[in-house]
Amino acid sequence: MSESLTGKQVLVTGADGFIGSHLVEQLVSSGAKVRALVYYNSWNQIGWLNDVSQEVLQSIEIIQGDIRDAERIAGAVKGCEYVFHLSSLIAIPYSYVAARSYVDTNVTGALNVLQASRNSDALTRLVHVSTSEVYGTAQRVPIDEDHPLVGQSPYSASKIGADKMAESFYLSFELPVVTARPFNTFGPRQTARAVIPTIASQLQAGCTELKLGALTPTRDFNFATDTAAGMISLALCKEAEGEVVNIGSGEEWSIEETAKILMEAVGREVPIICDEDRIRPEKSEVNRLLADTTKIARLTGWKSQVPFKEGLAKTADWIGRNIQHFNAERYTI
Ligand SMILES: Cc1cn([C@H]2C[C@H](O)[C@@H](COP(=O)(O)OP(=O)(O)O[C@H]3O[C@H](CO)[C@@H](O)[C@H](O)[C@H]3O)O2)c(=O)[nH]c1=O
Repeated sequence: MSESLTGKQVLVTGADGFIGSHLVEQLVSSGAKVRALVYYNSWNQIGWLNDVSQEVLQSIEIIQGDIRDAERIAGAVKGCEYVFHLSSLIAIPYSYVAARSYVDTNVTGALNVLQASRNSDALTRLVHVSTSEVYGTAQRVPIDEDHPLVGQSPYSASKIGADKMAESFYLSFELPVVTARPFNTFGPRQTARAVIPTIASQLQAGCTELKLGALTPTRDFNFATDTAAGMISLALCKEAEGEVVNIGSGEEWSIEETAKILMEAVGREVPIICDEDRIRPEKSEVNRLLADTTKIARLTGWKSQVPFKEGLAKTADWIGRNIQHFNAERYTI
């Protein structure tokens, strides 16, 4: 009989974040008993969990803690059969000015989860969440899991470190860990710092010109509910233990094309002007990302369901209805 999450005790770290909140919703509807680890400093204490339904919110156990706090993490992992580790510092520009905090949160944080999982008798499987950013600019496309890893930013380097730590716990201790490597996830609840909310929030706020950094880089954009479903499919897959597995749409769109589609979705066409503050150092900018998703399809049968244009329209609509979270939140680093 295939595995299921019904009645299973599950921990999600980073549950108050963008992808974490979507994952929590799906885990609750699959019948799992969800423990949500939230960072104590986020919006109204529980971050984007404020946006899930009351029914979901009432059914989960919320605990606060810092991923850098080994003792707290050991307590959170205790008794959990499945652990999803999402908690990370994720902004690339901020990693240029605060590299050490990325090591503390992303490498030490992952180590705390791995160590606690190793010490747990209850664990069936740990999903350690990586990022496509670790590949750097594509040296060949589509990018499969054997593509070289290049740390083009301290953020990327910290995630490579965390992924290697996860690999070592599998090789050294046979910890049942799978590394999920999502490409660029987008959708409701994504922070204003990322490119799609940056574009959509300006358009929805009535801008007369759209300020953007680079226009030519391409990304493999995957809708948040699809990314969350991909992570769950890996959690339920014994054959994925010890593996790194991409989660992406297998489609490639430039930033300029993305802006044009969003203009259509919002019904406003405005000129694009260059925002110098958002241009990254040349060698740090990842110019091309496109996922090879053969492995996840083979292992779990998962594939992306939400077409890009449909996902963009849903995201623009959600940002329009939640514009209060975006106006004040303009990042310049
Ligand atoms: C915010 C912003 C971004 N950009 C460009 C820079 C990049 O070429 C591209 C995408 O930028 P971002 O949305 O920040 O995404 P990216 O650099 O790919 O990194 C994201 O995607 C990664 C997954 O690959 C995650 O691990 C990172 O945490 C996340 O930040 O858009 C602009 O041109 N203007 C902007 O205002």
